Amino acid sequence: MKISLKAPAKINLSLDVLHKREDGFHEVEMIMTTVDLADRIELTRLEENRIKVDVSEGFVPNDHRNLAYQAAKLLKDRYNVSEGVLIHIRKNIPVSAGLAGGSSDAAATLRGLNELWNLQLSIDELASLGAQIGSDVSFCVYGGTALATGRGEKIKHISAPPPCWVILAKPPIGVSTAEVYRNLKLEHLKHPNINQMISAIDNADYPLICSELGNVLETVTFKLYPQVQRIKEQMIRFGADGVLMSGSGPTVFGLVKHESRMLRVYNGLRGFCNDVYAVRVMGERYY
Ligand SMILES: C[C@@](CO)(OP(=O)(O)O)[C@H](O)COP(=O)(O)OP(=O)(O)OC[C@H]1O[C@@H](n2ccc(N)nc2=O)[C@H](O)[C@@H]1O
Ligand SMILES: Nc1ncnc2c1ncn2[C@@H]1O[C@H](COP(=O)(O)OP(=O)(O)O)[C@@H](O)[C@H]1O
Repeated sequence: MKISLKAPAKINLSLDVLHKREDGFHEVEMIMTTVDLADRIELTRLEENRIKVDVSEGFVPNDHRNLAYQAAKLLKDRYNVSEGVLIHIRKNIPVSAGLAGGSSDAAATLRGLNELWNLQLSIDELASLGAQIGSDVSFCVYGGTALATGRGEKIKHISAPPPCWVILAKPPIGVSTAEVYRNLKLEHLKHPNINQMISAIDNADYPLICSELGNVLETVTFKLYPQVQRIKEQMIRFGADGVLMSGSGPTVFGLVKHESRMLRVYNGLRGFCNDVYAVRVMGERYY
């Protein structure tokens, strides 16, 4: 038996950091939504009692460091599963990009193994197990559009944003999320208005969504990697309706309503950046 799943990327329409916690994590408030750029996960039963990972990208680890491996190990140990699995990951989402590719692979693995191993766990139970793997995994278990709080694992579903294009542009650098949080100066942040963003989404007010985009981590990543800020400036210059860095970066996304404008932004960006994608917002929950 083989199970195939889609593991979509996310973008952060708002990302605010409130304070640093005793446990070293930061208390956040984020609005996250899924887009239709996705890795493919294939889960196949193995006779041998082990977890084997096979990844299409050579530089992504295929051992215990892989987040999909960690998802399988967590379920296997907790529910005493005595059979093995081969996890094949076809990467389409750029790595270390602020798009939660690894977290989404882990989330899809949790969903898929729940079926393959007939564990009968609810989606909420899977999301809560996901939080043990990483802060973004819970959101990725559900997908859709949500307000994420705590260290990112407390999920409240909200409505999907109105349909639009999302141009993603990733400069050729990988960003360490831990390094970005470590370098964040909490004193002089310009906090995004999360409630305003939620009501803009609820009212399908596209211009307000575009004007309310905000991410406090931009201050850190732009300083560490000035080329990320330049990509943001280019995207604005080519006419995207709203532009923001996703997560800890370095991917910058631009929202665009009309196809002709989308093509202008997409083609313009390709002159500066190899990794450019034009995708759609996919903010409805799939589970
Ligand atoms: C910034 C965000 C925004 O969605 O995404 P990415 O840029 O990674 O996609 C997330 O907060 C990232 O989530 P995730 O990538 O799952 O982070 P984790 O593996 O849990 O943590 C990596 C490291 O980031 C720091 N960290 C993470 C989350 C948080 N709320 N506070 C933190 O300080 C910690 O140093 C932690 O060791
Ligand atoms: N399945 C996976 N896909 C991508 N990266 C993974 C995976 N498992 C572990 N990693 C590691 O996780 C780190 C961050 O990956 P990723 O999720 O792509 O970035 P981000 O958290 O910025 O969205 C990388 O260092 C990568 O080596």
